[in-house]
Amino acid sequence: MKIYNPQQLSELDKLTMSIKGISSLNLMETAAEKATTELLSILPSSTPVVVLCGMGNNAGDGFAIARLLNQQHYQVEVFWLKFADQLSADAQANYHRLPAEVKVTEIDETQTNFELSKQSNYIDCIFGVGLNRPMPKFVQAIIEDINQKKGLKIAIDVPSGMYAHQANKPNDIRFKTDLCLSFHAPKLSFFCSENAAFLNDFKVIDIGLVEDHNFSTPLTCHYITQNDLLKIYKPRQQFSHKGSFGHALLIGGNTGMHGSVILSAETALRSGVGKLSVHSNAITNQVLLTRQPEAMTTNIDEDLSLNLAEVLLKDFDAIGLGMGLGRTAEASEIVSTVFKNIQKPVLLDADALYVISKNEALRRQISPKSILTPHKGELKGLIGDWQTSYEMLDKVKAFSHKYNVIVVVKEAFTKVVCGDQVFINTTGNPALATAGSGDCLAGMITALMAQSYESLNAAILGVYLHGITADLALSQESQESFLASDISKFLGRAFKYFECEQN
Ligand SMILES: NC(=O)C1=CN([C@@H]2O[C@H](COP(=O)(O)OP(=O)(O)OC[C@H]3O[C@@H](n4cnc5c(N)ncnc54)[C@H](O)[C@@H]3O)[C@@H](O)[C@H]2O)[C@H](O)CC1
Ligand SMILES: [K+]
Repeated sequence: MKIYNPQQLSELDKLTMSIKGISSLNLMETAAEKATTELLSILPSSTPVVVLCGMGNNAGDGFAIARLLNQQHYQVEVFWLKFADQLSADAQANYHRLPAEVKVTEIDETQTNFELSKQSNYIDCIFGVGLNRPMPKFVQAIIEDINQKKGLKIAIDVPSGMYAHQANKPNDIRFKTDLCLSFHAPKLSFFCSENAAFLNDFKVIDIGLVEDHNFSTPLTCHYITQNDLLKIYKPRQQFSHKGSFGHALLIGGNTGMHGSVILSAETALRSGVGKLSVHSNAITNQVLLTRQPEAMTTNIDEDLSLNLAEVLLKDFDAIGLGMGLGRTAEASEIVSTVFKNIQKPVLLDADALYVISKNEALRRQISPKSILTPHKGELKGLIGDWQTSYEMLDKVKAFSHKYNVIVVVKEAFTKVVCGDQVFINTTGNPALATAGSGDCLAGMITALMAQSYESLNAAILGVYLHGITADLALSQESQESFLASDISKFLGRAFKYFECEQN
Protein backbone atom coordinates (compact mmCIF):
# COMPACT_ATOMS: atom_id res chain seq x y z
CA MET A 1 0.00 0.00 0.00
CA LYS A 2 1.25 3.47 -0.83
CA ILE A 3 1.69 6.29 1.66
CA TYR A 4 0.91 9.74 0.30
CA ASN A 5 1.88 13.22 1.39
CA PRO A 6 -0.86 15.89 1.75
CA GLN A 7 -0.18 17.27 -1.73
CA GLN A 8 -0.47 13.83 -3.31
CA LEU A 9 -3.69 13.19 -1.38
CA SER A 10 -5.15 16.42 -2.64
CA GLU A 11 -4.22 15.41 -6.22
CA LEU A 12 -6.00 12.09 -5.66
CA ASP A 13 -9.09 13.90 -4.32
CA LYS A 14 -9.30 16.05 -7.42
CA LEU A 15 -8.69 13.16 -9.79
CA THR A 16 -11.34 11.05 -8.05
CA MET A 17 -13.87 13.87 -8.27
CA SER A 18 -13.25 14.37 -11.98
CA ILE A 19 -13.18 10.64 -12.88
CA LYS A 20 -16.21 9.74 -10.77
CA GLY A 21 -18.05 12.99 -11.45
CA ILE A 22 -18.64 13.72 -7.77
CA SER A 23 -18.31 16.92 -5.77
CA SER A 24 -15.92 17.49 -2.90
CA LEU A 25 -18.98 17.61 -0.62
CA ASN A 26 -19.99 14.12 -1.84
CA LEU A 27 -16.49 12.88 -1.12
CA MET A 28 -16.63 14.37 2.36
CA GLU A 29 -20.00 12.71 2.96
CA THR A 30 -18.59 9.32 1.92
CA ALA A 31 -15.62 9.86 4.24
CA ALA A 32 -17.92 10.82 7.13
CA GLU A 33 -20.29 7.88 6.50
CA LYS A 34 -17.43 5.37 6.40
CA ALA A 35 -15.85 6.84 9.54
CA THR A 36 -19.22 6.81 11.31
CA THR A 37 -19.72 3.12 10.47
CA GLU A 38 -16.46 2.45 12.31
CA LEU A 39 -17.37 4.74 15.18
CA LEU A 40 -20.68 2.94 15.71
CA SER A 41 -18.79 -0.27 16.41
CA ILE A 42 -16.41 1.44 18.84
CA LEU A 43 -18.36 4.06 20.76
CA PRO A 44 -20.97 2.97 23.30
CA SER A 45 -24.23 4.82 22.53
CA SER A 46 -24.79 5.35 26.25
CA THR A 47 -21.81 7.74 26.56
CA PRO A 48 -22.00 11.32 25.24
CA VAL A 49 -19.72 12.17 22.36
CA VAL A 50 -17.84 15.44 21.98
CA VAL A 51 -16.81 16.21 18.40
CA LEU A 52 -13.99 18.75 18.29
CA CYS A 53 -14.06 20.72 15.04
CA GLY A 54 -11.70 23.30 13.56
CA MET A 55 -12.13 25.41 10.42
CA GLY A 56 -10.98 23.28 7.46
CA ASN A 57 -12.20 20.14 5.78
CA ASN A 58 -11.26 17.98 8.74
CA ALA A 59 -13.88 20.02 10.60
CA GLY A 60 -16.25 19.36 7.70
CA ASP A 61 -15.82 15.64 8.37
CA GLY A 62 -16.49 16.38 12.04
CA PHE A 63 -19.75 18.29 11.50
CA ALA A 64 -20.97 15.50 9.19
CA ILE A 65 -19.99 12.81 11.71
CA ALA A 66 -21.80 14.72 14.47
CA ARG A 67 -24.95 14.75 12.33
CA LEU A 68 -24.66 11.05 11.47
CA LEU A 69 -24.06 10.02 15.09
CA ASN A 70 -27.02 12.11 16.15
CA GLN A 71 -29.15 10.21 13.63
CA GLN A 72 -28.02 7.05 15.39
CA HIS A 73 -29.31 8.48 18.70
CA TYR A 74 -25.97 9.37 20.24
CA GLN A 75 -25.86 12.36 22.53
CA VAL A 76 -23.53 14.58 20.51
CA GLU A 77 -22.04 17.96 21.26
CA VAL A 78 -19.73 19.93 18.97
CA PHE A 79 -16.86 22.03 20.30
CA TRP A 80 -16.03 24.44 17.51
CA LEU A 81 -12.51 25.85 17.81
CA LYS A 82 -12.62 29.04 15.77
CA PHE A 83 -8.98 29.64 14.88
CA ALA A 84 -9.75 31.30 11.51
CA ASP A 85 -12.31 33.81 10.18
CA GLN A 86 -14.02 31.43 7.82
CA LEU A 87 -14.88 27.78 7.54
CA SER A 88 -13.84 25.98 4.36
CA ALA A 89 -16.77 25.79 1.92
CA ASP A 90 -17.54 22.11 2.56
CA ALA A 91 -17.16 22.51 6.31
CA GLN A 92 -19.62 25.39 6.15
CA ALA A 93 -22.12 23.26 4.22
CA ASN A 94 -21.89 20.56 6.86
CA TYR A 95 -22.08 23.06 9.69
CA HIS A 96 -25.43 24.22 8.29
CA ARG A 97 -26.66 20.64 8.06
CA LEU A 98 -26.24 20.11 11.81
CA PRO A 99 -29.60 19.38 13.44
CA ALA A 100 -30.78 21.68 16.22
CA GLU A 101 -30.38 18.96 18.86
CA VAL A 102 -26.61 19.00 18.40
CA LYS A 103 -25.33 21.72 20.72
CA VAL A 104 -22.44 23.74 19.31
CA THR A 105 -20.09 25.44 21.77
CA GLU A 106 -17.98 28.07 20.06
CA ILE A 107 -14.49 28.59 21.41
CA ASP A 108 -11.86 31.08 20.36
CA GLU A 109 -8.76 32.55 21.89
CA THR A 110 -10.77 35.09 23.89
CA GLN A 111 -13.16 32.55 25.31
CA THR A 112 -11.65 29.39 26.62
CA ASN A 113 -13.74 29.08 29.74
CA PHE A 114 -16.01 26.16 29.01
CA GLU A 115 -17.11 23.00 30.76
CA LEU A 116 -16.32 19.57 29.45
CA SER A 117 -18.78 17.00 30.73
CA LYS A 118 -17.13 14.48 33.03
CA GLN A 119 -17.81 11.36 31.03
CA SER A 120 -17.49 11.70 27.29
CA ASN A 121 -15.75 10.16 24.38
CA TYR A 122 -13.92 12.52 22.03
CA ILE A 123 -13.64 12.72 18.28
CA ASP A 124 -10.87 14.96 17.03
CA CYS A 125 -11.63 16.86 13.81
CA ILE A 126 -9.61 20.01 14.53
CA PHE A 127 -6.79 19.51 12.06
CA GLY A 128 -6.21 16.83 9.45
CA VAL A 129 -3.55 16.71 6.77
CA GLY A 130 -3.83 20.49 6.37
CA LEU A 131 -1.86 21.33 9.53
CA ASN A 132 1.20 23.21 8.34
CA ARG A 133 2.39 25.27 11.30
CA PRO A 134 2.19 25.21 15.10
CA MET A 135 -1.38 25.21 16.37
CA PRO A 136 -2.77 28.36 18.00
CA LYS A 137 -2.13 28.46 21.75
CA PHE A 138 -5.80 28.15 22.77
CA VAL A 139 -6.18 25.04 20.59
CA GLN A 140 -3.11 23.55 22.22
CA ALA A 141 -4.52 24.29 25.67
CA ILE A 142 -7.81 22.55 24.87
CA ILE A 143 -6.08 19.49 23.43
CA GLU A 144 -3.83 19.31 26.48
CA ASP A 145 -6.90 19.47 28.68
CA ILE A 146 -8.70 16.71 26.78
CA ASN A 147 -5.58 14.56 26.77
CA GLN A 148 -5.96 14.35 30.57
CA LYS A 149 -9.57 13.12 30.32
CA LYS A 150 -10.53 9.52 30.63
CA GLY A 151 -12.82 8.93 27.63
CA LEU A 152 -11.97 7.24 24.35
CA LYS A 153 -10.12 9.53 21.98
CA ILE A 154 -10.60 8.95 18.29
CA ALA A 155 -8.90 11.11 15.68
CA ILE A 156 -10.24 11.53 12.18
CA ASP A 157 -7.59 11.25 9.46
CA VAL A 158 -4.66 12.56 11.57
CA PRO A 159 -4.38 13.33 15.31
CA SER A 160 -4.53 17.11 15.61
CA GLY A 161 -1.14 18.66 16.23
CA MET A 162 0.67 15.84 14.42
CA TYR A 163 1.99 16.81 10.99
CA ALA A 164 1.01 14.10 8.55
CA HIS A 165 4.26 14.09 6.62
CA GLN A 166 6.86 16.14 8.47
CA ALA A 167 8.53 16.14 11.85
CA ASN A 168 7.03 17.61 14.98
CA LYS A 169 9.11 19.37 17.61
CA PRO A 170 9.56 17.15 20.70
CA ASN A 171 7.33 19.32 22.90
CA ASP A 172 4.53 19.87 20.38
CA ILE A 173 1.08 19.18 21.79
CA ARG A 174 -0.72 16.40 19.94
CA PHE A 175 -4.14 14.81 20.50
CA LYS A 176 -3.46 11.62 22.49
CA THR A 177 -5.25 9.20 20.23
CA ASP A 178 -6.52 5.73 21.05
CA LEU A 179 -7.48 5.12 17.44
CA CYS A 180 -7.04 7.19 14.31
CA LEU A 181 -9.44 6.53 11.43
CA SER A 182 -7.27 7.59 8.54
CA PHE A 183 -8.63 8.15 5.04
CA HIS A 184 -7.29 6.14 2.10
CA ALA A 185 -3.83 5.35 3.56
CA PRO A 186 -1.89 5.71 6.79
CA LYS A 187 0.24 8.83 7.06
CA LEU A 188 4.04 8.62 7.32
CA SER A 189 4.12 10.24 10.77
CA PHE A 190 2.19 7.30 12.24
CA PHE A 191 5.37 5.25 11.95
CA CYS A 192 7.74 7.73 13.60
CA SER A 193 8.90 6.77 17.07
CA GLU A 194 8.47 10.34 18.38
CA ASN A 195 4.72 10.06 17.76
CA ALA A 196 4.34 6.74 19.57
CA ALA A 197 2.98 8.36 22.73
CA PHE A 198 0.23 10.09 20.74
CA LEU A 199 -1.08 7.28 18.57
CA ASN A 200 -2.02 3.92 19.94
CA ASP A 201 -3.56 2.45 16.80
CA PHE A 202 -4.89 3.39 13.39
CA LYS A 203 -7.32 1.99 10.87
CA VAL A 204 -7.37 2.86 7.19
CA ILE A 205 -10.78 3.90 5.84
CA ASP A 206 -11.32 3.33 2.14
CA ILE A 207 -13.25 6.29 0.73
CA GLY A 208 -13.03 5.19 -2.89
CA LEU A 209 -10.16 7.39 -4.08
CA VAL A 210 -8.51 6.39 -7.35
CA GLU A 211 -4.97 5.05 -7.00
CA ASP A 212 -2.93 5.49 -10.13
CA HIS A 213 -1.75 8.90 -11.02
CA ASN A 214 1.37 10.65 -12.25
CA PHE A 215 2.02 12.66 -9.13
CA SER A 216 3.82 15.98 -9.35
CA THR A 217 6.22 14.63 -6.70
CA PRO A 218 6.96 10.90 -6.96
CA LEU A 219 5.66 8.42 -4.41
CA THR A 220 8.40 7.08 -2.20
CA CYS A 221 6.74 5.54 0.85
CA HIS A 222 5.02 2.20 1.09
CA TYR A 223 3.30 0.38 3.86
CA ILE A 224 3.91 -3.38 3.53
CA THR A 225 0.69 -5.42 3.38
CA GLN A 226 0.13 -9.16 3.08
CA ASN A 227 -1.14 -8.59 -0.44
CA ASP A 228 2.11 -6.89 -1.46
CA LEU A 229 4.01 -9.89 -0.12
CA LEU A 230 1.90 -12.42 -1.97
CA LYS A 231 3.27 -10.84 -5.15
CA ILE A 232 6.84 -11.35 -3.87
CA TYR A 233 6.51 -14.82 -2.32
CA LYS A 234 7.76 -17.67 -4.54
CA PRO A 235 5.92 -20.94 -3.96
CA ARG A 236 8.04 -24.08 -4.33
CA GLN A 237 7.75 -26.02 -7.55
CA GLN A 238 6.96 -29.73 -7.54
CA PHE A 239 10.20 -30.85 -9.20
CA SER A 240 12.47 -28.70 -7.10
CA HIS A 241 15.41 -30.13 -5.13
CA LYS A 242 17.71 -28.75 -2.46
CA GLY A 243 19.89 -27.20 -5.14
CA SER A 244 16.92 -25.10 -6.21
CA PHE A 245 16.96 -23.22 -2.92
CA GLY A 246 20.53 -22.13 -2.75
CA HIS A 247 23.52 -22.58 -0.50
CA ALA A 248 24.00 -19.88 2.12
CA LEU A 249 27.04 -19.15 4.26
CA LEU A 250 26.86 -17.45 7.64
CA ILE A 251 30.04 -16.01 9.12
CA GLY A 252 30.24 -15.12 12.80
CA GLY A 253 29.79 -16.58 16.30
CA ASN A 254 33.22 -15.79 17.67
CA THR A 255 34.32 -16.55 21.24
CA GLY A 256 31.80 -15.19 23.73
CA MET A 257 29.11 -14.79 21.09
CA HIS A 258 28.70 -18.35 19.88
CA GLY A 259 24.91 -18.23 20.15
CA SER A 260 24.46 -15.38 17.68
CA VAL A 261 25.35 -17.28 14.54
CA ILE A 262 23.57 -20.38 15.86
CA LEU A 263 20.33 -18.39 16.08
CA SER A 264 20.93 -17.08 12.55
CA ALA A 265 21.55 -20.61 11.33
CA GLU A 266 18.36 -21.97 12.87
CA THR A 267 16.17 -19.32 11.28
CA ALA A 268 18.01 -19.60 7.95
CA LEU A 269 17.28 -23.32 7.86
CA ARG A 270 13.63 -22.70 8.77
CA SER A 271 13.38 -20.06 6.03
CA GLY A 272 13.79 -22.52 3.23
CA VAL A 273 17.47 -22.36 2.30
CA GLY A 274 18.55 -25.52 0.43
CA LYS A 275 21.93 -25.90 2.16
CA LEU A 276 23.54 -23.96 4.96
CA SER A 277 27.21 -23.63 5.90
CA VAL A 278 28.46 -21.81 8.97
CA HIS A 279 31.94 -20.37 9.22
CA SER A 280 32.73 -20.13 12.91
CA ASN A 281 34.98 -21.72 15.54
CA ALA A 282 35.11 -25.14 17.18
CA ILE A 283 32.86 -24.41 20.16
CA THR A 284 30.20 -22.84 17.97
CA ASN A 285 30.38 -25.78 15.59
CA GLN A 286 29.84 -28.25 18.40
CA VAL A 287 26.78 -26.52 19.83
CA LEU A 288 25.39 -25.76 16.38
CA LEU A 289 25.60 -29.37 15.24
CA THR A 290 23.97 -30.60 18.44
CA ARG A 291 21.06 -28.23 17.95
CA GLN A 292 20.91 -28.19 14.18
CA PRO A 293 22.54 -31.17 12.46
CA GLU A 294 21.26 -29.93 9.08
CA ALA A 295 23.98 -27.24 9.09
CA MET A 296 27.50 -27.75 7.71
CA THR A 297 30.66 -26.19 9.12
CA THR A 298 33.63 -24.80 7.23
CA ASN A 299 36.22 -24.02 9.88
CA ILE A 300 37.81 -25.67 12.91
CA ASP A 301 40.40 -23.06 13.79
CA GLU A 302 39.98 -20.48 16.55
CA ASP A 303 40.81 -17.83 13.95
CA LEU A 304 37.97 -17.30 11.48
CA SER A 305 40.09 -15.40 8.99
CA LEU A 306 42.73 -18.05 8.22
CA ASN A 307 41.02 -20.21 5.61
CA LEU A 308 38.16 -17.86 4.76
CA ALA A 309 39.38 -16.91 1.27
CA GLU A 310 39.57 -20.59 0.41
CA VAL A 311 36.08 -21.25 1.80
CA LEU A 312 34.72 -18.38 -0.27
CA LEU A 313 35.94 -20.07 -3.47
CA LYS A 314 32.86 -22.25 -3.18
CA ASP A 315 30.09 -20.51 -5.04
CA PHE A 316 27.67 -19.58 -2.23
CA ASP A 317 24.36 -18.11 -3.29
CA ALA A 318 24.22 -15.75 -0.33
CA ILE A 319 26.43 -14.71 2.56
CA GLY A 320 25.37 -13.34 5.93
CA LEU A 321 28.22 -11.71 7.79
CA GLY A 322 28.79 -10.19 11.21
CA MET A 323 26.62 -11.87 13.87
CA GLY A 324 28.95 -12.22 16.86
CA LEU A 325 31.99 -11.54 14.73
CA GLY A 326 33.65 -9.36 17.35
CA ARG A 327 35.20 -5.94 16.96
CA THR A 328 38.82 -6.99 16.62
CA ALA A 329 41.35 -6.54 13.83
CA GLU A 330 40.45 -10.10 12.82
CA ALA A 331 36.85 -8.98 12.26
CA SER A 332 38.01 -6.21 9.90
CA GLU A 333 40.16 -8.71 8.04
CA ILE A 334 37.20 -11.06 7.65
CA VAL A 335 34.95 -8.31 6.30
CA SER A 336 37.68 -7.20 3.93
CA THR A 337 38.26 -10.77 2.70
CA VAL A 338 34.55 -11.20 1.97
CA PHE A 339 34.37 -7.90 0.08
CA LYS A 340 37.46 -8.78 -1.98
CA ASN A 341 36.23 -12.23 -2.94
CA ILE A 342 32.49 -11.81 -3.31
CA GLN A 343 30.81 -9.72 -5.99
CA LYS A 344 27.19 -10.57 -5.26
CA PRO A 345 25.14 -8.82 -2.56
CA VAL A 346 25.89 -9.86 1.01
CA LEU A 347 24.00 -9.31 4.22
CA LEU A 348 25.89 -7.26 6.82
CA ASP A 349 24.76 -7.35 10.42
CA ALA A 350 26.03 -6.49 13.89
CA ASP A 351 29.86 -6.38 14.10
CA ALA A 352 30.25 -6.21 10.32
CA LEU A 353 28.31 -2.94 10.54
CA TYR A 354 30.63 -1.73 13.27
CA VAL A 355 33.65 -2.59 11.13
CA ILE A 356 32.37 -0.70 8.09
CA SER A 357 31.25 2.24 10.25
CA LYS A 358 34.92 2.74 11.14
CA ASN A 359 36.30 2.29 7.65
CA GLU A 360 35.19 4.37 4.66
CA ALA A 361 37.48 2.42 2.30
CA LEU A 362 35.65 -0.79 3.25
CA ARG A 363 32.26 0.89 2.83
CA ARG A 364 33.24 1.70 -0.73
CA GLN A 365 33.86 -2.00 -1.39
CA ILE A 366 30.40 -3.25 -0.37
CA SER A 367 28.81 -5.12 -3.28
CA PRO A 368 25.86 -3.33 -4.86
CA LYS A 369 22.44 -4.24 -3.42
CA SER A 370 23.95 -5.64 -0.25
CA ILE A 371 21.64 -5.50 2.77
CA LEU A 372 22.59 -3.78 6.02
CA THR A 373 20.49 -4.55 9.09
CA PRO A 374 21.45 -2.00 11.78
CA HIS A 375 19.66 -1.34 15.02
CA LYS A 376 19.54 2.25 16.22
CA GLY A 377 23.04 2.24 17.77
CA GLU A 378 24.64 0.64 14.72
CA LEU A 379 22.80 3.02 12.44
CA LYS A 380 24.24 6.01 14.31
CA GLY A 381 27.69 4.60 13.60
CA LEU A 382 26.85 4.59 9.91
CA ILE A 383 24.96 7.85 9.37
CA GLY A 384 25.64 9.92 12.49
CA ASP A 385 22.97 11.15 14.91
CA TRP A 386 19.57 12.62 14.04
CA GLN A 387 16.92 14.76 15.71
CA THR A 388 13.76 13.35 14.13
CA SER A 389 12.70 10.22 12.28
CA TYR A 390 12.34 12.33 9.13
CA GLU A 391 15.95 13.45 9.40
CA MET A 392 17.00 9.87 10.05
CA LEU A 393 15.15 8.67 6.95
CA ASP A 394 16.77 11.38 4.81
CA LYS A 395 20.21 10.36 6.04
CA VAL A 396 19.51 6.67 5.45
CA LYS A 397 18.28 7.42 1.92
CA ALA A 398 21.48 9.35 1.23
CA PHE A 399 23.58 6.49 2.61
CA SER A 400 21.63 3.95 0.57
CA HIS A 401 22.21 6.01 -2.59
CA LYS A 402 25.87 6.64 -1.90
CA TYR A 403 26.84 3.02 -1.31
CA ASN A 404 24.09 1.42 -3.42
CA VAL A 405 22.85 -0.71 -0.52
CA ILE A 406 19.55 -1.58 1.10
CA VAL A 407 19.28 -0.50 4.72
CA VAL A 408 16.91 -2.25 7.11
CA VAL A 409 16.33 0.19 9.98
CA LYS A 410 15.27 -2.06 12.85
CA GLU A 411 12.75 -0.38 15.13
CA ALA A 412 9.09 -0.69 16.13
CA PHE A 413 8.01 -0.10 12.53
CA THR A 414 11.06 -1.44 10.72
CA LYS A 415 11.87 0.51 7.58
CA VAL A 416 13.51 -1.03 4.52
CA VAL A 417 15.19 1.77 2.61
CA CYS A 418 16.35 1.38 -0.98
CA GLY A 419 17.47 4.70 -2.45
CA ASP A 420 14.49 7.04 -2.08
CA GLN A 421 12.03 4.22 -1.54
CA VAL A 422 10.93 3.42 2.02
CA PHE A 423 8.98 0.26 2.86
CA ILE A 424 7.42 0.23 6.32
CA ASN A 425 6.76 -3.00 8.16
CA THR A 426 3.90 -3.23 10.64
CA THR A 427 4.17 -6.83 11.84
CA GLY A 428 5.81 -7.68 15.14
CA ASN A 429 5.51 -6.47 18.70
CA PRO A 430 7.79 -5.68 21.66
CA ALA A 431 8.41 -9.41 22.20
CA LEU A 432 11.03 -9.03 19.48
CA ALA A 433 13.00 -6.60 21.62
CA THR A 434 15.11 -9.44 22.97
CA ALA A 435 18.71 -10.59 22.61
CA GLY A 436 19.33 -12.52 19.42
CA SER A 437 16.23 -11.31 17.61
CA GLY A 438 18.37 -9.42 15.08
CA ASP A 439 20.60 -12.47 14.52
CA CYS A 440 17.45 -14.39 13.58
CA LEU A 441 16.39 -11.71 11.11
CA ALA A 442 19.84 -11.78 9.53
CA GLY A 443 19.60 -15.55 9.07
CA MET A 444 16.15 -15.29 7.54
CA ILE A 445 17.06 -12.60 5.03
CA THR A 446 20.27 -14.45 4.05
CA ALA A 447 18.22 -17.60 3.44
CA LEU A 448 15.78 -15.69 1.23
CA MET A 449 18.66 -14.15 -0.76
CA ALA A 450 20.04 -17.66 -1.29
CA GLN A 451 16.65 -18.63 -2.74
CA SER A 452 17.07 -15.99 -5.45
CA TYR A 453 14.83 -13.38 -3.93
CA GLU A 454 16.33 -10.11 -5.07
CA SER A 455 17.78 -8.13 -2.18
CA LEU A 456 14.94 -5.66 -1.70
CA ASN A 457 12.31 -8.39 -1.75
CA ALA A 458 14.35 -10.60 0.59
CA ALA A 459 14.58 -7.73 3.08
CA ILE A 460 10.88 -6.86 2.86
CA LEU A 461 9.73 -10.48 3.14
CA GLY A 462 12.24 -11.18 5.92
CA VAL A 463 11.17 -8.34 8.20
CA TYR A 464 7.51 -9.15 7.61
CA LEU A 465 7.89 -12.86 8.50
CA HIS A 466 10.15 -12.04 11.45
CA GLY A 467 7.39 -9.82 12.86
CA ILE A 468 4.66 -12.37 12.18
CA THR A 469 6.47 -15.02 14.24
CA ALA A 470 6.19 -12.79 17.30
CA ASP A 471 2.57 -11.91 16.53
CA LEU A 472 1.69 -15.59 16.22
CA ALA A 473 3.63 -16.45 19.36
CA LEU A 474 1.48 -14.18 21.51
CA SER A 475 -1.31 -16.76 21.41
CA GLN A 476 0.83 -18.95 23.67
CA GLU A 477 3.78 -16.84 24.84
CA SER A 478 3.88 -13.49 26.57
CA GLN A 479 6.00 -10.63 25.29
CA GLU A 480 8.28 -11.15 28.28
CA SER A 481 8.75 -14.92 27.88
CA PHE A 482 9.33 -14.88 24.12
CA LEU A 483 12.93 -15.70 23.21
CA ALA A 484 14.83 -15.22 19.99
CA SER A 485 15.02 -19.02 19.67
CA ASP A 486 11.19 -19.03 19.52
CA ILE A 487 11.34 -17.16 16.20
CA SER A 488 12.39 -20.30 14.31
CA LYS A 489 9.64 -22.25 16.11
CA PHE A 490 6.96 -20.00 14.64
CA LEU A 491 8.45 -19.62 11.19
CA GLY A 492 6.58 -22.62 9.85
CA ARG A 493 3.24 -21.05 10.68
CA ALA A 494 4.41 -17.68 9.41
CA PHE A 495 5.20 -19.13 5.95
CA LYS A 496 1.94 -21.12 5.98
CA TYR A 497 -0.04 -17.96 5.42
CA PHE A 498 1.57 -17.52 2.02
CA GLU A 499 1.26 -21.17 1.09
CA CYS A 500 -2.46 -21.15 1.96
CA GLU A 501 -3.13 -17.98 0.00
CA GLN A 502 -1.33 -19.31 -3.08
CA ASN A 503 -3.39 -22.50 -3.19
N1 LIG B 1 -8.95 12.45 0.46
C1 LIG B 1 -9.11 12.68 1.68
O1 LIG B 1 -8.30 12.17 2.43
C2 LIG B 1 -10.21 13.54 2.14
C3 LIG B 1 -9.99 14.36 3.19
N2 LIG B 1 -10.88 15.16 3.73
C4 LIG B 1 -10.55 15.79 4.96
O2 LIG B 1 -9.93 17.02 4.73
C5 LIG B 1 -8.81 17.16 5.56
C6 LIG B 1 -7.88 18.17 5.03
O3 LIG B 1 -8.56 19.37 5.01
P1 LIG B 1 -7.87 20.82 4.87
O4 LIG B 1 -8.96 21.79 4.77
O5 LIG B 1 -6.91 20.76 3.78
O6 LIG B 1 -7.05 20.99 6.20
P2 LIG B 1 -7.35 20.82 7.74
O7 LIG B 1 -8.78 20.69 8.03
O8 LIG B 1 -6.47 19.74 8.22
O9 LIG B 1 -6.78 22.18 8.33
C7 LIG B 1 -7.51 23.37 8.21
C8 LIG B 1 -6.83 24.53 7.58
O10 LIG B 1 -6.23 25.30 8.58
C9 LIG B 1 -5.08 26.00 8.10
N3 LIG B 1 -4.01 25.75 9.05
C10 LIG B 1 -3.07 24.82 9.00
N4 LIG B 1 -2.30 24.87 10.11
C11 LIG B 1 -2.80 25.87 10.86
C12 LIG B 1 -2.45 26.39 12.12
N5 LIG B 1 -1.45 25.90 12.83
N6 LIG B 1 -3.16 27.41 12.62
C13 LIG B 1 -4.19 27.91 11.95
N7 LIG B 1 -4.58 27.47 10.73
C14 LIG B 1 -3.90 26.44 10.21
C15 LIG B 1 -4.80 25.48 6.74
O11 LIG B 1 -5.14 26.48 5.81
C16 LIG B 1 -5.72 24.26 6.58
O12 LIG B 1 -6.20 24.16 5.29
C17 LIG B 1 -8.30 15.76 5.65
O13 LIG B 1 -7.43 15.57 6.70
C18 LIG B 1 -9.59 14.99 5.80
O14 LIG B 1 -10.02 14.97 7.14
C19 LIG B 1 -12.20 15.35 3.08
O15 LIG B 1 -13.23 15.16 3.92
C20 LIG B 1 -12.49 14.44 1.91
C21 LIG B 1 -11.52 13.54 1.43
K1 LIG C 1 -8.00 15.22 13.29
